[in-house]
Amino acid sequence: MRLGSLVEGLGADAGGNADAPVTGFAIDNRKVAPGTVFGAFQGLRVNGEDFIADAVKAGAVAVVARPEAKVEGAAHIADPNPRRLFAQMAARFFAPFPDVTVAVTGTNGKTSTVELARQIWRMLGHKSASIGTLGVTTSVDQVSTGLTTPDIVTFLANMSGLKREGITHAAFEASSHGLDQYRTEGLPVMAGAFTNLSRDHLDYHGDMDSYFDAKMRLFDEVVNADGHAVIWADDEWSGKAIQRARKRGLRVLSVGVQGQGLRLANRTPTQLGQTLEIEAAQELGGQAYKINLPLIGAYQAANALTAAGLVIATGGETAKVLELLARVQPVRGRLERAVITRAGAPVYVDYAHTPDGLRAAIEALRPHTRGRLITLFGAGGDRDAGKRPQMGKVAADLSDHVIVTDDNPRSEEPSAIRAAVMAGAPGAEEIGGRRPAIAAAIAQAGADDIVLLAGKGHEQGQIIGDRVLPFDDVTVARECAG
Ligand SMILES: CC(=O)N[C@H]1[C@@H](OP(=O)(O)OP(=O)(O)OC[C@H]2O[C@@H](n3ccc(=O)[nH]c3=O)[C@H](O)[C@@H]2O)O[C@H](CO)[C@@H](O)[C@@H]1O[C@H](C)C(=O)N[C@@H](C)C(=O)N[C@H](CCC(=O)O)C(=O)O
Ligand SMILES: Nc1ncnc2c1ncn2[C@@H]1O[C@H](COP(=O)(O)OP(=O)(O)OP(=O)(O)O)[C@@H](O)[C@H]1O
Ligand SMILES: N[C@H](CCC[C@H](N)C(=O)O)C(=O)O
Ligand SMILES: [Mg+2]
Repeated sequence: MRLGSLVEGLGADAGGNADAPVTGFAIDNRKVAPGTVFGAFQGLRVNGEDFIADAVKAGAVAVVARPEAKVEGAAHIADPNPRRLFAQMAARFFAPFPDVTVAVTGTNGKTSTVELARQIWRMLGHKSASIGTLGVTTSVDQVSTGLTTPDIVTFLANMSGLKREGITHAAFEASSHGLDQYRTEGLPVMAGAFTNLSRDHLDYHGDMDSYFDAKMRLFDEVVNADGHAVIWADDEWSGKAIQRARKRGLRVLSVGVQGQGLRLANRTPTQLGQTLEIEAAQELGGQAYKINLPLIGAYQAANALTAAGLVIATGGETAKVLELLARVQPVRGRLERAVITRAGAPVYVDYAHTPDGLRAAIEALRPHTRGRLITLFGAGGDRDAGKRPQMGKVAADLSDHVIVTDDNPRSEEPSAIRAAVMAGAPGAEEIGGRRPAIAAAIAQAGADDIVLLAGKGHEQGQIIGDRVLPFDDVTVARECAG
């Protein structure tokens, strides 16, 4: 492709280089090869503009950067918002993409929702994929990318690769960082979903309103103008999310107890799942359904309904889609039953790593607990510190016993993180080191008790300093119980 055709109509200018052939895109100068378009962005750690000269030396044909950046020896494609322009150009380069793509944002539930949407599409006979915290998942493969929302080049390259593999339907997670940094843009997005908003990542966003605004870029700019917004209706922020979607002119499908598209009329926990009574709006057929969802917990019902909403919004037939909810498979690391201890206590692994996530996970298990609910968790280092005591408080208020331990301390002192969590959970037991903590939790659980290991879910490592030590809650729980 030629540079000129990649910028045409985007309000940018290729200078005299319109005919130059483009061979690839990169946002890291170390990945530049001859013919690459380099995106030079101001980051939090370093300024990408400092690497422009190196990128040109490595063969960059053009540099997308702010007008004030200094570019010599390659075309300077200037824009005050270079990340956005870069995404639009890269999307032209990497097109085509799967025919149907949808995105999910929200503090909790993104991974679960994209994964459930992928499963429903598959059961409908589509070749489907999801991209997010679990990596790139298809029915035959799962490849990790390291971040929830990969960088824009990886993202578009993955989407394009999925299309080449014959994938027609893809759902991806749009994290607030990803939206703020334009990491998932440029391609057509038929529908966007909002799951909920609660405290997380305030180290990055500053306050809840800015955090919400970052997420709302999904409806303001990323979803196609004639697309749908699927909104979980029972969150404190749902009303505002609906307003934002309407303001853009998106078609809103709300789901939940207060949902107007799919109304959750009743929800009854059963031993292995829950029964959902769902009433579809007139425009979705107006029928009532009774579905046995094989997943426990109100939060999983919320994510399943949101996923169903996305599939329906993009053409799925309501009755068929809702009936398929009875056949979904558990999502890795989300209320996953790892083992039953010798004493007879089930041990669950869950990815709850925010105050609201912990509440959701504990509340999911409470109806299944005859004895005590023992909650073990920690808080991640180099992440929002304000959530630590709040997580402590939620766990202490809702559990019968709490063990505070470590969860990816990263560059921080583990004992200082634990102390911050303990400040919200007086009476909790503190055990440094996740393995001894898990062993202690399992040792003290009686026949009627339940153990919840929260925070790491599917993760395969404990990040200490800049080392990743192999660690898997499910495996460790089995070893400690064996
Ligand atoms: C805070 C944050 O989101 N940082 C991400 C972001 O960094 P940044 O734009 O601030 O970049 P920077 O490191 O300052 O560098 C600036 C620019 O210079 C470039 N560079 C840098 C060095 C060099 O030698 N050459 C070079 O060209 C970089 O590629 C970048 O474009 O862009 C980088 C490149 O894509 C990411 O690696 C980095 O993720 C860091 C590692 C990270 O930890 N991110 C986490 C917080 C994150 O994004 N998490 C969310 C999950 C949220 C959730 O769902 O809960 C996620 O979506 O995964
Ligand atoms: N709808 C929900 N409401 C409240 N809590 C939820 C909801 N969905 C998931 N959770 C909690 O959040 C945890 C993470 O879920 P999931 O991985 O689906 O979210 P995510 O938004 O992808 O998270 P991340 O920000 O890490 O990518 C779950 O293990 C559960 O404890
Ligand atoms: N996407 C989240 C995951 C947190 C998982 C938890 N185990 C931690 O390390 O804090 C984040 O990057 O903040
Ligand atoms: Mg996720």
